[in-house]
Amino acid sequence: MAATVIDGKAFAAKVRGQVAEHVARLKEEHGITPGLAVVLVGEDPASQVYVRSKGKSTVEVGMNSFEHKLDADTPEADLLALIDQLNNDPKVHGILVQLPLPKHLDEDLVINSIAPEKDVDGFHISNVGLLGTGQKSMVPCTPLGCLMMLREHHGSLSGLDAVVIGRSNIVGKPMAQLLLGDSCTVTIAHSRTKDLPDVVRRADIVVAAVGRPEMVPGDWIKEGATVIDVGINRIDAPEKGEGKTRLVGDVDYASAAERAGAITPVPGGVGPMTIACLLANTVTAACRASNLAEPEGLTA
Ligand SMILES: Nc1nc2c(c(=O)[nH]1)N[C@@H](CN(C=O)c1ccc(C(=O)N[C@@H](CCC(=O)O)C(=O)O)cc1)CN2
Repeated sequence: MAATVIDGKAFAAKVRGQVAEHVARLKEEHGITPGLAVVLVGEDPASQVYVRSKGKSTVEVGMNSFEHKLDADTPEADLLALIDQLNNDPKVHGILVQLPLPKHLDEDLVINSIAPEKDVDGFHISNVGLLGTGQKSMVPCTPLGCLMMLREHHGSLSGLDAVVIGRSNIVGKPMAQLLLGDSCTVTIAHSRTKDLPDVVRRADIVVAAVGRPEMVPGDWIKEGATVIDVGINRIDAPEKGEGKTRLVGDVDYASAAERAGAITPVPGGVGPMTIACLLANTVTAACRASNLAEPEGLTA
């Protein structure tokens, strides 16, 4: 049976609609306009696209967008001074430093200098610890988007076998914590995992986040499993013409879709949810800053 395609683009549009409604209420009832500051260091072309898209989406849902573009050779002290200024700016409820940073900058130091309550990426060590201990935190956007799609598709995730392939701090680890929080039985698999195909074959939920194009073939997927493909890999596509490329996930979509019950495509799956969840986290941060009720369904 053909898998249900989980349409991340449509889901993200729905989340953005909910965020816009909440922003309108915050403005009308409390005179608060949530604000998101995005900091880009350098000229990485993909990062420029993502930052532009974040700014546009922020404005579209009615929030204030503050963009800070710094030269690639910006000294660390200058970046930290900017973050300090944003930490102390009451108009800024969320701060995001676009990754990756140029090599001379210490990513951990920079991220941990963001005030945890404004860390809408959920990467600050305090938020990592809060999530890991099941306490209220800012939740990383990509895993939050995956969780929302899984909840929408399954209803309850309780008791399901989930495997997360990849152990990054940004996706794999927080994803595993979120699935555990929803009472899944969770395995984190990685490059050293023995018998990876068998581990994946047991899973009701497969989240692939390794960054290796089409690494997971369809015959690893249990019949009826839900497959969430976090990978966004650009590969050569000579069939489209000389020098052309295309995006693929970490899962071989065609063969996996023959066995899965549901699957996210690439592009148009997890990717769009990342920015939608960033907006959701910014509204959450604005609500928390004023001790107001948080938007329902937009947090973990
Ligand atoms: N500070 C952060 N940096 C980075 C993050 C992050 O969450 N916080 N994630 C990624 C990049 N990213 C957002 O920043 C991001 C990546 C991909 C997409 C997306 O919608 N992808 C599309 C395809 C886009 C294309 O055509 O190239 C899709 O999957 O459909 C959105 C956001 C690294 N840095």
